[in-house]
Amino acid sequence: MGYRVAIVGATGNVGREMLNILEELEFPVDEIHAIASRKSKGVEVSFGDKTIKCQDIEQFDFSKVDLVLMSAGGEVSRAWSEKIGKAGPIVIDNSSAFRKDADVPLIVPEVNPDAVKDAKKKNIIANPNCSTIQLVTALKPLHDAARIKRVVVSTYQSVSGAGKEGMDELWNQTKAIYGLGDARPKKFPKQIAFNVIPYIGSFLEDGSTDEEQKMSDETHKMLDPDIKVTVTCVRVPVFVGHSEAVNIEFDRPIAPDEARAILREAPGVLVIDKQEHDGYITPVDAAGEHAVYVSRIRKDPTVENGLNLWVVSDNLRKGAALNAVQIAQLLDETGVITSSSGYRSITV
Ligand SMILES: NC(=O)C1=CN([C@@H]2O[C@H](COP(=O)(O)OP(=O)(O)OC[C@H]3O[C@@H](n4cnc5c(N)ncnc54)[C@H](OP(=O)(O)O)[C@@H]3O)[C@@H](O)[C@H]2O)C=CC1
Ligand SMILES: N[C@@H](CC(=O)OP(=O)(O)O)C(=O)O
Repeated sequence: MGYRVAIVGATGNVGREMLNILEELEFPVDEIHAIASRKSKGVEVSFGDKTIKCQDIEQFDFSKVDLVLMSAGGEVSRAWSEKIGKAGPIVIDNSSAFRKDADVPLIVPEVNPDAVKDAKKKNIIANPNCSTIQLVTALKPLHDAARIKRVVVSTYQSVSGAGKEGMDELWNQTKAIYGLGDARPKKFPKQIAFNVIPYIGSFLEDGSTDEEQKMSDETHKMLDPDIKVTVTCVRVPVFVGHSEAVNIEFDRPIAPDEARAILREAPGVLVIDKQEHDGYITPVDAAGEHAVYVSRIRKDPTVENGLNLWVVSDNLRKGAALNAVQIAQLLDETGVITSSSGYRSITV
């Protein structure tokens, strides 16, 4: 016996990965419901070797499930997540709508699993921003070993972070530039094929973007409010996998070998760092995988106690769907949720 689970946004990039990962991690599912907008009613999605038909969110009775994995954007979350939480199930919300709410825990299970104790305040847990998840997974073990004072991050974010439309735009524009159609930007503000765009989200008054601000705010909420974080977010013509160049200043010296040894032991992290021409990870290598990969670990001699890292992960998996399913596992393991039959898969 397991849980009754609904996936909202089941036709999307992240929703489909959630269905895959529930199966891959053998999360105990008794009933699965695929939910999307009215236009997708009846559309079939895969769950293991089964096919399930999407239901219209407006017609679904959420009181009949234990767990809702919500991945249909901020607007849908703002309209639905609190309502669903009040109806009974716990909502794991992938959008940015509730991440800053003091009554909503923001969780990366490898970083701050204890925050799960607040899950029932609103019956909502927020899944962090994809770029933040991979950043804090790599920073946490280093911060435990030598306090981090300041982090400078430059991201290289794939187009799948902007949903199905983002992937279609890169594909269609790439073909169009070779003469097979319209190359004008629609989803992104400028051409993304054969280009990079130093702008994700929307501009704030100080000239930064909300995507950059989220990475700073969410790192403070989950890891440590005293770490200074400065970020530049860049969209690159890669389909799946976000990369980050990360510069860290610690309060004591930490040699690259020590950092490598710490990261090798860290949950969720894989170190690929052979200093030879192909001894590092690229987004193409990380796509479809679960880990946060760390490569190019080296001293920054221009600051006191400085290190540079290259961090790559699959933004649809660890950056979204996998982290959400890991939160579901955490709820189950800690007894925050029990199925309607009283079932818990793991006793701790
Ligand atoms: N942790 C993170 O940082 C990440 C979070 N996300 C979050 O997940 C969301 C979805 O991302 P992604 O899968 O890439 O996006 P997609 O564009 O690929 O999919 C969007 C999904 O939302 C559904 N949807 C849209 N409007 C409604 C509605 N009114 N009612 C019900 N369902 C609706 C769509 O259904 P339909 O096909 O019927 O329109 C579709 O299933 C993002 O907007 C973001 O909030 C995404 C990536 C990473
Ligand atoms: N903004 C991220 C994906 C995303 O949806 O982020 P958020 O959940 O913070 O809105 C990207 O474009 O890569």
